[in-house]
Amino acid sequence: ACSSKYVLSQIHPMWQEPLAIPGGDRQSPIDIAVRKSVFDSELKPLVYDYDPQTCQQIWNNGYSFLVEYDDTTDKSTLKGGPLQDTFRLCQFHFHWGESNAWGSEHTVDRRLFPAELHLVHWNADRYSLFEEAVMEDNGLAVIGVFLKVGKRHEGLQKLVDALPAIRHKDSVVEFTRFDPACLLPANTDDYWTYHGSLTTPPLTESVSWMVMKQHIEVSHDQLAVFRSLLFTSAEEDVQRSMVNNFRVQQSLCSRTVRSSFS
Ligand SMILES: NS(=O)(=O)c1ccc(C(=O)NCc2ccc(F)cc2)cc1
Ligand SMILES: [Zn+2]
Repeated sequence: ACSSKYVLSQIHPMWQEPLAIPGGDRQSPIDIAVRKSVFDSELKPLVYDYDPQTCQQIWNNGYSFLVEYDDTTDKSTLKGGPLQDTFRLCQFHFHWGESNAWGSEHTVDRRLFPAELHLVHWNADRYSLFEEAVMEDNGLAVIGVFLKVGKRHEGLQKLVDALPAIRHKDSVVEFTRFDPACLLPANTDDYWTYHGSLTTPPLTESVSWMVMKQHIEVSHDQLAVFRSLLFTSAEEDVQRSMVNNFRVQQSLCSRTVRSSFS
């Protein structure tokens, strides 16, 4: 699937994979085979600086729910790690399963997690809009954080409480003063990084991925509220639960996953 231009289409629970993907040899998500990852001592710690005042709204886009930030200035930024430039936070969202047995997009030695958080940033040093950056090699930087079911996540609760208001596709509510740093694990120095793509259409190969080694914990009940969301809009007569909104793992092809830790 790596050499050919056309990736064999995999029937996917969430959405039909397109038949042809531009390039197709650096797709995401992937399985992170820990023993095959290469320690790179040049990798720096991530430097994130998020301003909760830039938080604007939360909405259901029919794939996931997104918390969107004002990215018209350099107020919420990410740099360091493998990144050469300064990237602006534009949104974060999650992927999850219908059960706690699966739901993440990336896996670690084939291990699935019940959910995965993605913090999406774009390269504001080189581009002026997300829509521009999304088409470029070094355009995007996404932090992936695995979720495990355990103790209740206090910081997440404000977000969970807003979800019933956006049950249906295309619903949006104001959501302010939320600090996304509260969703990061205590240790953000240990991560795996590789070059990949968006995991939903248009699947463009413009993402520097940084997948955190340390997970965060959320409660069973908090995750159950994610599953109460709907893929469908209020008008549709058949309502479908928003679950299993993850893509299947893609071939690593000739890529190497680097680790910031040995
Ligand atoms: N799961 S993930 O973190 O890989 C991911 C992140 C962002 C997007 C996205 O913004 N899509 C809409 C979009 C795409 C291209 C555009 F040009 C405009 C909007 C999709 C997937
Ligand atoms: Zn995502």
